[in-house]
Amino acid sequence: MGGCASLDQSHDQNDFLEKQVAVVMVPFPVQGHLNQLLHLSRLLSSYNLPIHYIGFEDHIKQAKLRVHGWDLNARSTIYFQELPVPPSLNISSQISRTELMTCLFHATLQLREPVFTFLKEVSAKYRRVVIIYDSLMTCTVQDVCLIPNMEAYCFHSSSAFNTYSFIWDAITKLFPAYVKTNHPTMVSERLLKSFMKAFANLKVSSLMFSSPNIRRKMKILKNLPSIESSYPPEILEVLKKQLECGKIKCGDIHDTSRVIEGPYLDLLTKFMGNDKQWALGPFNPMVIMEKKGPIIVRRHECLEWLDKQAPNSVILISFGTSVSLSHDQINELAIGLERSQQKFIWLLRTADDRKANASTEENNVLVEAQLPEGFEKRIEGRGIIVKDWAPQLEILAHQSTGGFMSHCGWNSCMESITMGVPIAAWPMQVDQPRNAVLITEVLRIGLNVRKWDSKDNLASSMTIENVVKRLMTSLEGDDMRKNAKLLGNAIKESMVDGGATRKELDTFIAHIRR
Ligand SMILES: O=c1ccn([C@@H]2O[C@H](COP(=O)(O)OP(=O)(O)O[C@H]3O[C@H](CO)[C@@H](O)[C@H](O)[C@H]3O)[C@@H](O)[C@H]2O)c(=O)[nH]1
Repeated sequence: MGGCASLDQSHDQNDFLEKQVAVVMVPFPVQGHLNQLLHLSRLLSSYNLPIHYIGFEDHIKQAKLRVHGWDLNARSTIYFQELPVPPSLNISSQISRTELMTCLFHATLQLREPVFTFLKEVSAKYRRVVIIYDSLMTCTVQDVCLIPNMEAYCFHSSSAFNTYSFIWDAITKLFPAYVKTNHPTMVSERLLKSFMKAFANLKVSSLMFSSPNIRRKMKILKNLPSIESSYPPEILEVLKKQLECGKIKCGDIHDTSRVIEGPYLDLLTKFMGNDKQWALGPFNPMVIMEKKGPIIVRRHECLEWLDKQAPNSVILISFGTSVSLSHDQINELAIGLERSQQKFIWLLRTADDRKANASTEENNVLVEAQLPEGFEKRIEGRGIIVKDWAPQLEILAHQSTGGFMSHCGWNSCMESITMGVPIAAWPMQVDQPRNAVLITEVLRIGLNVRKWDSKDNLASSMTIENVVKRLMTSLEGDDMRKNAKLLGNAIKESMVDGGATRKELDTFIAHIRR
């Protein structure tokens, strides 16, 4: 195991620590999940709590290297515990996203013993240890119940809207037999009916839905992209295994805010039969801090370029770390962007693979040959293609950025909402289609690139051109920008002293320190 500075303490320090509460973060080792728990570590460390962030050695390096928006070096209470990478993760052959997720799931199961050993070691040093584990790591941490001074909270990395509708499907369609046996209270007819009614009467975000239109909301519920069309069966199998790993948690933590998802959090509270549903998000910083320390970090060149553009004139295009577009799709996207005549920054990369990306050189860049001939020359001055790791949050926070074409990974959604940028939603898989519904239909801060039904077809250059123009140059786009800014400001207000989320965070801290 890698070293953990905080665990070698003198006697005096031990006395002090015994009075203390520590937090252990157990992320699932893919960027979209590592990122969120590292950001949450930042939030909790501001309360002076010792935070132990554990994971595979390479993935920890990746998470540290890629974090931006705040200075990790300035956080002296975050400690990293590196666990050895199992040989099964060292194969560099190309594998699909589904294969990657199942492979990682099996690798994390091998962590069960080392994680338990580490947890026992930490628990001996503190009065109470709070473990915050990714819902995909439930099987890995299932032994926490054996440690008396340990309290477990399950972290959900997606929107409450997606989590709620996923659980709904699990009960009604996916694993009804399992749920009936293990959670009989969840499936009573009366309860299900009351959920339907509660959903119909939701007043979704006082900002966006001031006059609730019940029929429209029922239509949204009825037309939600099905779980079967979004999640590959292998991933559903993994999710089911996590459900089967027993009841170890005493509450749930969500990277979302009541400002945008209050009603769904209320429904989850009823569903889970547990009122400890903490909405502590957005975890990402509201204000970008520059990195300090011995090395002066150069500002990314795309930010220098943004400085020279007019407010709200640039659209960012990024599909996170789990999506690789086909050669043909890249071609259509390039032509569509060129024809739209809009300014853009395109983060062009392939999905992360099995190996963690522990240096900037390993950023899975695409070869230039995949872009149409002469494309980069023709768009000079109007568009930028970024092939290294870009500061997405900072780009979204920049006043020149007025739109975001995104696959609707939850990090990207939260970053965009926080920074008040509307989204051209182009979901690809898993939770993204339902996140996209939340963005476009519920919050109304975005539009769809295309219908979910046609997800397997190529999105044509004409479709892309039209969507970009609609978002960036139409009155409809301006309205969405206005809505997005309102929502972004409401979230920012909720995070400052006296704000709703700040109070929830304070209450959570008081609860774990009790
Ligand atoms: O050059 C880049 C590329 C990406 N990012 C960041 O990488 C993260 C990407 O996360 P996300 O938008 O959530 O996409 P994925 O990487 O695809 O996330 C996975 O994990 C999410 C959380 O569970 C899910 O919502 C997604 O569906 C799933 O694909 C974001 O913080 C981006 O800001 C950068 O900073 N620079």
